Amino acid sequence: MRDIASILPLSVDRVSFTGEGRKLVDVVSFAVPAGGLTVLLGPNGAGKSLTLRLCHGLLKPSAGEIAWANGAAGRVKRHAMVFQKPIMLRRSVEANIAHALAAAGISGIERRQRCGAALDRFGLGERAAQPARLLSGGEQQRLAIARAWALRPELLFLDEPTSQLDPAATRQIEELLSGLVAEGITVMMSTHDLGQAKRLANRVLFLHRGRLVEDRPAADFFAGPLAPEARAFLAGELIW
Ligand SMILES: Nc1ncnc2c1ncn2[C@@H]1O[C@H](COP(=O)(O)OP(=O)(O)OP(=O)(O)O)[C@@H](O)[C@H]1O
Repeated sequence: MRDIASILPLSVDRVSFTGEGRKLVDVVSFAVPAGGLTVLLGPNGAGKSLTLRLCHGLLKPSAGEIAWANGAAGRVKRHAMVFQKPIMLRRSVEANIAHALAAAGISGIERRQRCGAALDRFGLGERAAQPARLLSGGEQQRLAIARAWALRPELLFLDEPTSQLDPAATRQIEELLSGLVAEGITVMMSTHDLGQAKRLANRVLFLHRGRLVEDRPAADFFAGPLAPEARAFLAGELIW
């Protein structure tokens, strides 16, 4: 049976994460409604990756609550995550996608169809049989996104997806992400690349030392951030 109730909005309610005796995420609250692209922005060590990992369920909050609209009642997880450095299995491009689908319990004809659709959609058809680890960095990230897309997520998390890529590969990935949003997939990504945030975001969550200091529509944020830390960051001043 298909799980039809939407998982969105995602609600993050007074979430903290403590590590090595420090509050690395400090009483953070926000909601992610369906649609659009939210950028988590902030300097190194602000807690962007941790926040994404907490939302995706890879880490457990030390305090507070992360809740999905359907109570995460479905059998199939409908959020996926793509990492800064894509994790490629020592298998072919196609087998990397097939493996993710198998791990999500999708088998038989449906798995083959979804694999084929992902290879086509992301321009990887000609590479299907090649070892994934021999792809370029940009192609590996494209495969990582294709693999996540094949799982049909409602919400896709990406942690600094282009920080290891050159400008041409970055542009390709940004186009793909805009395409996913146009398709109706909700995207939440971290970046410390201001240009990228300006190009892609509808909304900005600005983090500083584990605290969410600003949560605003991107146009308003870039026109004039309210928080002094965000103003300093946009002005290119060193903050930590
Ligand atoms: N699992 C963990 N346990 C303890 N400390 C951690 C853990 N993961 C990250 N940290 C620390 O938490 C802080 C925030 O890390 P995080 O990776 O979330 O920052 P970030 O905003 O994504 O920065 P960057 O842009 O450098 O990736 C850092 O000081 C980091 O060393």
